[in-house]
Amino acid sequence: MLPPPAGPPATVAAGGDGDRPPVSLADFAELARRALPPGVWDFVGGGSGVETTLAANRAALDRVAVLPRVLTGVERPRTHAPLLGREQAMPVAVAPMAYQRLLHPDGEPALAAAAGAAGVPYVLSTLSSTPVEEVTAATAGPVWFQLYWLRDRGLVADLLDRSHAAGCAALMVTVDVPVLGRRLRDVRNGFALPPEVTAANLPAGRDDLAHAGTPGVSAIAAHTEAAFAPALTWADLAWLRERTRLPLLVKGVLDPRDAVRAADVGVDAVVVSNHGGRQLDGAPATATMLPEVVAAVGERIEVLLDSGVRSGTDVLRALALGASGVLLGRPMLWALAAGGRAGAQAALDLLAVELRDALTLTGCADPTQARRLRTLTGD
Ligand SMILES: Cc1cc2nc3c(=O)[nH]c(=O)nc-3n(C[C@H](O)[C@H](O)[C@H](O)COP(=O)(O)O)c2cc1C
Ligand SMILES: CC(C)CC(=O)C(=O)O
Repeated sequence: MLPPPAGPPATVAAGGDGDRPPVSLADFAELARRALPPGVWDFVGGGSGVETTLAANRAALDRVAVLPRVLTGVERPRTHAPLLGREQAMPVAVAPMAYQRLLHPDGEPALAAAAGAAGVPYVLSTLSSTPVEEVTAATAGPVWFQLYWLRDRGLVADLLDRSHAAGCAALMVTVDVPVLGRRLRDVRNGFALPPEVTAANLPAGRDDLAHAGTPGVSAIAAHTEAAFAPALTWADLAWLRERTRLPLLVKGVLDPRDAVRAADVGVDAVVVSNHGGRQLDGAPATATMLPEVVAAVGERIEVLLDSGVRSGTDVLRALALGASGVLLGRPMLWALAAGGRAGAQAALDLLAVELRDALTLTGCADPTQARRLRTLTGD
């Protein structure tokens, strides 16, 4: 059953001060910064190390210029496009992000419902603060399950069974967290989960370490180190491919050689991601690596991109570089913090408007045509 939208209409709720509704995804960040405790703001916005990769993601997208075509007769493009073979309202999915009740008491069900209403998939983190069954029940839209491979393989099997039984439409395994990147903001803040936010897909008590506030220690990092399997191999991916008939995506690929190996194992898609600059500081920007990955496997499987996408123009840039779609991360958490489900829906509505404009201005009748556009990278 769908819950009613929480709070007043989206633009008012998301407008915060009432007189200036957000006109860009960046505006939601400012509203969230005002609404959130500083430690949560840092956990969401921060990257690892000195945040070189976090900044590089934006800089690389900004360097991609897209060459418009004119006189194409396109008046009102469709934003619809296929992802994993299914038509979505936009070639966009909400990225998996842990512990969404940190942002708003309505947490994952609210963001999933907003994604469903906007017609795009919602990817639910293993470390969701709401059980998978409650999240799939909260939306009519597709929910994809993101798997963090835990040391306890019994728990992995249990998560696979539960997410399947709950109706998840795809499985996304994240492979770039053998250990959590060293996120200095969280270390300095001694960041830990408040008692009311839990890893609700895990058995009770399995997240105790994430709550243990210690000055100078990230409790999130301590928990993941204890819980996550650190030394996965291609054989594990092959096991997963055998174990599920759902479409399988691998998230966290940057090297085209790894994309080829993933395609050889039979996955349906790779997500070119550096985890939003939260893992290896010094890893290349995703927009830098995307063309090489597309050249390596784009004929065989779908290639998605995330890390730094902040506008409809960025979606167009990724498509023009050969991606079939993107994942949208932090802006969705900021919008959730700013206005719950209504805020998240306002953000996705805005992205759709921006994407439609970007397609119109480049003469594309729909997102699949963006692949034909030329891009120029550099000054
Ligand atoms: C607060 C936060 C929590 C995240 N949790 C997860 C997670 O549980 N699983 C995962 O695969 N990626 C996780 N990510 C990474 C996102 O899925 C995504 O790769 C990244 O945020 C994309 O970059 P962007 O935020 O710049 O759009 C998280 C990111 C953030 C900001
Ligand atoms: C708790 C973390 C493992 C979630 C995550 O992937 C992240 O914060 O980037």
